[in-house]
Amino acid sequence: MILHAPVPLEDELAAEQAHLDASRQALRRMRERAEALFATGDKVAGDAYTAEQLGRHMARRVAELADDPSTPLFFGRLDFGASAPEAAADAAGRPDHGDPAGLPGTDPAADHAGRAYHVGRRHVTDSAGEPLVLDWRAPVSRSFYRASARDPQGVAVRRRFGFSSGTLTSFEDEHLDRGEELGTASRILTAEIERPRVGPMRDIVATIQPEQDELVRADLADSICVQGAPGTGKTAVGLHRAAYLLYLHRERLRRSGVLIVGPNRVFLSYIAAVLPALGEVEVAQATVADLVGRVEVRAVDEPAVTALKHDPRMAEVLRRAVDWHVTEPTEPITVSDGSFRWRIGLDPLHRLVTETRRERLPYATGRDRVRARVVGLLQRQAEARRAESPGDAWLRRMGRSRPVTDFLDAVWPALTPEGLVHRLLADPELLATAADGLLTPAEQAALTWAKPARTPKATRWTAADAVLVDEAAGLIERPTGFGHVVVDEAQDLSPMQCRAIARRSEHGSLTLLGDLAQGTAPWAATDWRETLAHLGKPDAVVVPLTVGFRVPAAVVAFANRLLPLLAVDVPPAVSLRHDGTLDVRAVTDLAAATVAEVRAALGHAGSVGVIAADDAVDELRAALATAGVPTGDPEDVEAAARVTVVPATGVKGLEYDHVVVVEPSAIVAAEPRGLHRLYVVLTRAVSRLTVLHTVPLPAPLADAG
Ligand SMILES: Nc1ncnc2c1ncn2[C@@H]1O[C@H](COP(=O)(O)OP(=O)(O)OP(=O)(O)O)[C@@H](O)[C@H]1O
Repeated sequence: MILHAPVPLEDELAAEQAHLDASRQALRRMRERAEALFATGDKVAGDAYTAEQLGRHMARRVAELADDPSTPLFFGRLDFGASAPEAAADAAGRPDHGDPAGLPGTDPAADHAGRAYHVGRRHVTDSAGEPLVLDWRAPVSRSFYRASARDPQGVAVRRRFGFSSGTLTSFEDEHLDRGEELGTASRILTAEIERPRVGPMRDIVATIQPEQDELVRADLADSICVQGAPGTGKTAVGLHRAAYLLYLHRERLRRSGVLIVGPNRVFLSYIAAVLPALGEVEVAQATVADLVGRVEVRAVDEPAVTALKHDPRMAEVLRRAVDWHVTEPTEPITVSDGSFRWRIGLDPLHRLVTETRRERLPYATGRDRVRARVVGLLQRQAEARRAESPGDAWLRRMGRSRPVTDFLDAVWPALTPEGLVHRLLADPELLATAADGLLTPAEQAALTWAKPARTPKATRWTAADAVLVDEAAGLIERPTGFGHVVVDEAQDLSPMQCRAIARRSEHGSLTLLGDLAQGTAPWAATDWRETLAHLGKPDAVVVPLTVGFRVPAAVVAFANRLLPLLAVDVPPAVSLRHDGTLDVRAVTDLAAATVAEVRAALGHAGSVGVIAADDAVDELRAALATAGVPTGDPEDVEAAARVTVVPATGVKGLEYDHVVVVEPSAIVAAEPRGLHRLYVVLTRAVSRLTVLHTVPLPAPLADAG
């Protein structure tokens, strides 16, 4: 498109709407074409395997081309000036897959001077292959997020569109070439941030801020750790980085996979729609419990035992317990193949075991290696005697022969992760050997089961046991890893959970997102360096995010009164929101006051979250039900109910337009890191926060009142 001469605003908006309609039609055509190919794919594929692969590829392509009628296909436009130099010459950040031919931004030499591009959620091309909408991740789109009056990157005008139900309603121009720049004063950005929240989390592609964009577009090779106060967009950044990396390294990451790790199922369902909305339909999501889910969890440990099992010393205890199973050979091997008897003496067997030990392979691989080496020695003897090499069948038979297997079972017995942990926690002698100098006798006693189950299968495992079994699995087998892992709420990971993630990202990179002030686990991090070391990425950069997009300034100021008590060193956030209200009220009847408050809140648009100490939740739900106010299940983010009663321990990462916090002191008293929990709870509000209490507020908040 060539730059237009000035035209009346309504005509301009109508022209943009026409461009949107044309883009929608073109996307429909692209999808229909993909669907047609999908339908005929099995006829053109030569064999069943190819047909299946092709089918999967086509199904994915069709899903990627889905159109969400409630959001426009583009949200911005870049008009390059008559001479647009460096934005185009950006060879870095080009995708590793074939983009539709001729798309600007894929050709570093392309000249953007005098051209205009619409920037949206995905590439849309017309039937001639000309771009109607550019993907926000394309190199040239970067200027949409980064160009400024000081560094216009060749952009003359940046346009942002306002929309309602998928129709364009307004636009806002910044003439960067004339030194005009709105920054966070943009009306459209403000409207997006202040938009009432209902249902699951949405993408932020239209309004990614420069400091966020820098993280989103960080190299695949770089592991980064984002420390950000509540609502600074950490989750959003992590998800958009996943989408960006998938665009840029599609083939590589499709093979190795991208994984998002979140604190719980509710959180994962809250964020689940973001990546599909960006056309990314193949990203795995899991809680840490899912990752280490080899055994079914059916019991709970005492808190002190849980803490011990999550202690990094347990990694060394398990390593020693695995090593302990390898013993020195005591007998030579004598084996017959029917024609001859072969013998391997103790010396070569010693050498072979020592050598294999030194290689520090996963235990099961080591066992295979020892077997292969024994067979190798037999093979050499056979070659020397018969002057010809024995065949594969002979080698296999010898490898599986009784004497060889007996030897292996004696010096390098087969182990399962469950079997190892079962034995360690059931057998005080093995534990004493493995934990010598690492765990005190009292700690060992605390770990040992009073009444162990007879078998691993019959064991009632705890969540912490599952982490130990996963660690054991890492020592015994080699787990498959991911090309990139995004970990949210990372401040709550225990050292042993970090190791579980490290095993899955050993050959890939990490995006770690968290806030030390929101650490509520007993082992919560106080220093990102330690967490990063346990994750195997000690050199990752720690980048702060400080601009808050969720919590209004008055609410941030209230919550920040807790910060000095949280014993962490984090940069305070500044809120972009100067609207919003804070209402702190002493009441006599909590249930009645909550019902009244929720009723009042329903007079506004958006979601209402009632947050209370876990043991108070049922009563509040019942009170609301009796008063005829329907409440939804926190797990069901798509549900129509606008009111949710959420236990304090389940709100991490979530947000509601209006939050009613019931009895803060009870939330604090409920757990050792109760003040950190309260800080999380107070920072969930998008527009309005009401605090109801019958007993005095925790000290720093009472001062505020
Ligand atoms: N650039 C942006 N434009 C518009 N909205 C944004 C932007 N960045 C973040 N937001 C919005 O701000 C809210 C908070 O973002 P997000 O949940 O990612 O923050 P967080 O740092 O992970 O918060 P917490 O620490 O509480 O988990 C979300 O509604 C998100 O969509």
